[in-house]
Amino acid sequence: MTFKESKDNPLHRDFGLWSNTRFVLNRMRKYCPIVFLLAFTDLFCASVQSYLGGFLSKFIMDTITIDLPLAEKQHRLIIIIIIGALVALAFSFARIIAGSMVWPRYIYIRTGVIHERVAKAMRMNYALLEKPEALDLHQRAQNSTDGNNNGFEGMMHLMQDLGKNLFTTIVTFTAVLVLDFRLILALTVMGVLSFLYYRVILKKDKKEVWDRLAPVWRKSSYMARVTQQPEYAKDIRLFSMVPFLLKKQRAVFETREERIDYHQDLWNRNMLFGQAMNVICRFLTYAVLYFAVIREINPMSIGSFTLYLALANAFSGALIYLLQRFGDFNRASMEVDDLRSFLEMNSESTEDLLPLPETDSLELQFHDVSYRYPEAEKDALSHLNLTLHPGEKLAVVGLNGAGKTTMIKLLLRLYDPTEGLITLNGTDIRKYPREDYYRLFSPVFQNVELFALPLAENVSMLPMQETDREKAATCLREAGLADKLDELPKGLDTELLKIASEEGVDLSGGEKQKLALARALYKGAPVVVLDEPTAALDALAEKQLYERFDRMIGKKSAVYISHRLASTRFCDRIAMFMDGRLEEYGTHDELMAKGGEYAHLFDVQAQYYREHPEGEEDAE
Ligand SMILES: Nc1ncnc2c1ncn2[C@@H]1O[C@H](COP(=O)(O)OP(=O)(O)OP(=O)(O)O)[C@@H](O)[C@H]1O
Repeated sequence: MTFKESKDNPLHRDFGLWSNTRFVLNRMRKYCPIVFLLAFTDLFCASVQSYLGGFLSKFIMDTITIDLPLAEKQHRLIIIIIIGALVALAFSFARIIAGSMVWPRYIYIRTGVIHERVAKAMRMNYALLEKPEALDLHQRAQNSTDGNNNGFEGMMHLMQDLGKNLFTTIVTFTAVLVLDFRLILALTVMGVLSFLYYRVILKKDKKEVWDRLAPVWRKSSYMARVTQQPEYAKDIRLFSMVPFLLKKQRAVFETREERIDYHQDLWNRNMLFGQAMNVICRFLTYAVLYFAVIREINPMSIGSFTLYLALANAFSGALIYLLQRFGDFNRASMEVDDLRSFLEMNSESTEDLLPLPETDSLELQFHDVSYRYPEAEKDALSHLNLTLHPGEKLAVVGLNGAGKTTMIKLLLRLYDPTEGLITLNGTDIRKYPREDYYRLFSPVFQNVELFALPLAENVSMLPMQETDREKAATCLREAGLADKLDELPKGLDTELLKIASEEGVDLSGGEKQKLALARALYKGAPVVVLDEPTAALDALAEKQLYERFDRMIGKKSAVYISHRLASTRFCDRIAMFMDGRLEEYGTHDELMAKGGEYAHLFDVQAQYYREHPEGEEDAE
């Protein structure tokens, strides 16, 4: 399949109408195949209904004008009306049943696609989360799956609508053709003109309104988060940020309003054009019928006149509607392009990937690795050569912004190097499936996020049925949360946060970090990565934790980032980073003997702790 790149977002791809139609049909078959039968029933009944009235009027008119005794006429009329009413009722009934069943099923199908989108969002390459184009694409994909009448679900409704109108158009076309082919030609030209204008408006609307609104939606959902989430609430109050944030929000809304006004303006123009075309079509129809009857070119009964009038109107209406719905279908397809671009964004090939080595003896090596953040002017990490030997404890130290976290993210494969490569037992880590590679690590990050789930699930990160409760409790105790666990009445079943449950419990900063350590212990992966796991712990808790953790991880490899150099002394090797470069590397004693930056930093901190024996702050 070939893809054209859209000019405004390099990650956007055009898949084309036919490919998107197949995509939607495929999902319909996958998630709810019965929908085809229901949609066809609805389509067939609706289309028959649309010209049933015309035939009924013809029979009634013919009966009224026919030369028959009054009683016979009345008798015939009653029969026609009863049969007509019964047929209309039967079709309406079938349509209501099928229609009411088809709607919710379209929503179920869309829900299936939303699951796909959410799964993609959670699996997408981490580095993309920092790219505005990727976030915009995600927003557009979200828009494409969030409404009943647009994007993915819109295409399903429109397929049904198109089928219905195609049927009506063909039937009425044949009938009007018998009357006068020039009328068909004129009505078709009018219909096509309306459609072409409609298409121009649709394209403008998509590009200049909805695509431009994607970043605005993103900003407004960010503003909603900032103004509603408790973690921002303290700063907002204590820094008196309300007027400032309201102003920001106003600015976001203003852009939205301005685009919505433009959208309205476009559709007003289209409506005017459509109305003008409609008037012309009606005029032409009456003119043709008038000449046919008056000039006796095509002598006909009043009944046939009524029928032709109804059919000609039904034809021009159905044709214009058909073409416009086709335009809508095109537009919905463009929105499905957004969805599919997101679903297929940066999909990694799973071909030629290798299974992970079946050993716990893992050697990870950086070979001349550099990393530069997108749009940054210099490397955050530059030409790094470093080895983490099996079972080794490596401390990574350095001042703020030295590149420590960047190095960890590269090691964890959250980012891929801009230059150089990282190997696992000699093989490029990109040769392993990403999700398998992630299983090698038990990470603890600086910022710990709690999930609105029971405590046990917050430790195992698995559903309760798959959680080893005893192991979860042991890990919590080992991580220093024994007292907390004992004081919670529901113990491991305690819901965290107040989002899912009113009884939900929040944890202090230090407790969160301990919980993160419990998670790492539970996962028990062969490499432990601690990115400043103790920043929120008091000095005593930190000392105990390191001792315990060191004992518990046993022969596993570990990388510790810490600003408190005393706590990294127990590591086998220390890597000191400065300004994105590995400046010093060796054991604690070697680096102290060298008398370089590390020794200097260590002395400064040691002096601080001597002067502030109770101190719990870093010397930096
Ligand atoms: N997502 C990002 N986008 C752009 N630049 C970034 C990003 N994250 C970090 N940087 C920059 O990269 C450099 C290294 O940052 P990094 O977070 O690796 O430092 P660090 O040593 O872990 O710092 P700290 O001790 O403060 O946590 C810094 O100059 C930082 O500003």
